[in-house]
Amino acid sequence: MDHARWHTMARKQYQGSSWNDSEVFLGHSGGLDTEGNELPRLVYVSREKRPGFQHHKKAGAMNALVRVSAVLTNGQYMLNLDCDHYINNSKAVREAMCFLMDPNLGPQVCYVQFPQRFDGIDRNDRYANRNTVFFDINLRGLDGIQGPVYVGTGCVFNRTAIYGYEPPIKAKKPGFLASLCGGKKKASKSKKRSSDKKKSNKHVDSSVPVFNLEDIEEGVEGAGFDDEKSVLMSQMSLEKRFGQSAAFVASTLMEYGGVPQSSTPESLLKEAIHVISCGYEDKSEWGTEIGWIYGSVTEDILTGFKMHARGWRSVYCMPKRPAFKGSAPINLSDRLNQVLRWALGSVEILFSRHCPLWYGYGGRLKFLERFAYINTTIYPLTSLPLLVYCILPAICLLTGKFIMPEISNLASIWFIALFLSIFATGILEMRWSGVGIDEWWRNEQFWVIGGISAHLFAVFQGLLKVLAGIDTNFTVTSKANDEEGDFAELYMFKWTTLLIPPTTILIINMVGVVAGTSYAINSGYQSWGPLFGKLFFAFWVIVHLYPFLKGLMGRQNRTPTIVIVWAVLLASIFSLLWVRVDPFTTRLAGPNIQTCGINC
Ligand SMILES: O=c1ccn([C@@H]2O[C@H](COP(=O)(O)OP(=O)(O)O[C@H]3O[C@H](CO)[C@@H](O)[C@H](O)[C@H]3O)[C@@H](O)[C@H]2O)c(=O)[nH]1
Ligand SMILES: [Mn+2]
Repeated sequence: MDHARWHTMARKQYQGSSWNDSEVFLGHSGGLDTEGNELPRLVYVSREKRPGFQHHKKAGAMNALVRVSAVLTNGQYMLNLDCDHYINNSKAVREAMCFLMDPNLGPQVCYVQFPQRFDGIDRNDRYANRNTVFFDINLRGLDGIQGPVYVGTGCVFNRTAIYGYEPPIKAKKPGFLASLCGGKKKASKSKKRSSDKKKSNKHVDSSVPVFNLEDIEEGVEGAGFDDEKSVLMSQMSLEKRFGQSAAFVASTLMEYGGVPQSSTPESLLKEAIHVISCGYEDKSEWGTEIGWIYGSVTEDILTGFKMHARGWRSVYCMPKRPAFKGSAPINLSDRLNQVLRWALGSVEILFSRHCPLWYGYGGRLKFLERFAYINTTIYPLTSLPLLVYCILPAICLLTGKFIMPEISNLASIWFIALFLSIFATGILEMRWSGVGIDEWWRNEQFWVIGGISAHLFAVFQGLLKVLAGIDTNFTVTSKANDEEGDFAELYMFKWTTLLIPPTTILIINMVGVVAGTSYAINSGYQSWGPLFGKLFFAFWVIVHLYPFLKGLMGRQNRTPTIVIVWAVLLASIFSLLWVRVDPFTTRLAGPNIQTCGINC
């Protein structure tokens, strides 16, 4: 089946899923490899959904899959892909396993994240759908701290991390400085190590018991297991945590995965259906402490955050040939809605108990990683100052006032230093990452477009949810279904309220340009200097919004309307110029009074 059709079918399946029965299809059993091991097979799962039971959308679906797979095969590692993504590089999983099975690094790694790459995006990537700055700069940078955030797809997990355990404590190698210094330093070092050990037993969230992997293994192998009473105790607490399935709980204790030899296909199937019934998660810790975490429409960020908070590290893996590819929305409205959902998810996390500003101190989250999570959740708030910056130039032009304050020398040195450092960072990032200037510029443009529409709405919707409890839906992102191959989607115009703020800002800035110019023409030469200052800022806003303007114009095959608009605009400016400033008759003697017409 070709990809597009498969994709449509997959989408239909999850969009229209209103089945009340759980279904698990085990496929055909039979195939054995040369060593007599059973070959992998495809298992199709449709979980139970029922009115009155929250199904928790994608996060709920992932958790159901985690449990079914634990009961059926219990692999130690899992690959997670969205329904609109597919495998593009047959060696990708092996690349991930290199990290996960590395004897030194592996035990600390909760997941290996691959960048998202896309098919079917227009050549110029008008709405920055590829997100190259994010995938090739930000996530790569994070790989040097505690690892990239989890972006929802193209990710191979260590099952242990999904079950809410902490990674084993890694004995710290004595640093260069410590090895130089004498015994006194060494003593303090070892003291620190033992306090680290203690830390691992004390958990990030004291309200929930999080088991230390080592304790459990000891329990299984050690003396504790002989004592039936303690087995019963730990069994009970595990069931409280993982839900009432003895088979599932048993699977969590298998050190290297796999299922008990004694199990029959029938019993496994029965258990699989049990663990995907809609009430299974009641009173367990699914979605709160283990599995995919509920409570945000960007469950991915939250899920990864909790793992990092427990001390895991993640790894970013970018094979030359893209590992996985997916589809993205390519028309303006769908894209803005997608960005709205991401921003809303971030705001939800920011206003929740998982806010990275406060959550998990005393845990093993590195400071810079925390800082990155703060950035990933707080960014929609930047829409507020951004909105002001986009309106100010127009106001300046329309009122004739210049709102830039006079600043002291010291302040301007600070300003220039900051400006230069931002500039230098940008250049260095581009050089190191291989992101082109065009991609970077698209990203800048879409940052402004998304900022004054989607991010802004997200802030208000997020506030509504927190303050008034009004929830918004997870609207599944529409995808380009580019069977005709002419990018009809790109030019599709769909009305949404998200379009209002950028349109307004665009119009007032354009009107400002015209008004400001004609005002300057009327008031003579001395007003040209300040005019250029003001025009510069207005143009800055307009060039950022240019892709948006193109999107508004839709597809005009012959003369793009945009050209007409620009033509009209420029024409009116030049005609005003021509009428008001007669270059051949004016003297150098200041304002040109004699041609002054009506409103001098
Ligand atoms: O009720 C739902 C809704 C979504 N999904 C799955 O979630 C995925 C993501 O939804 P999609 O509509 O494709 O959104 P995108 O904006 O394309 O997804 C990005 O952003 C999401 C977070 O908002 C992440 O979960 C995704 O992995 C990431 O690719 C889908 O492909 C489905 O596999 C469900 O299983 N059930
Ligand atoms: Mn998607």
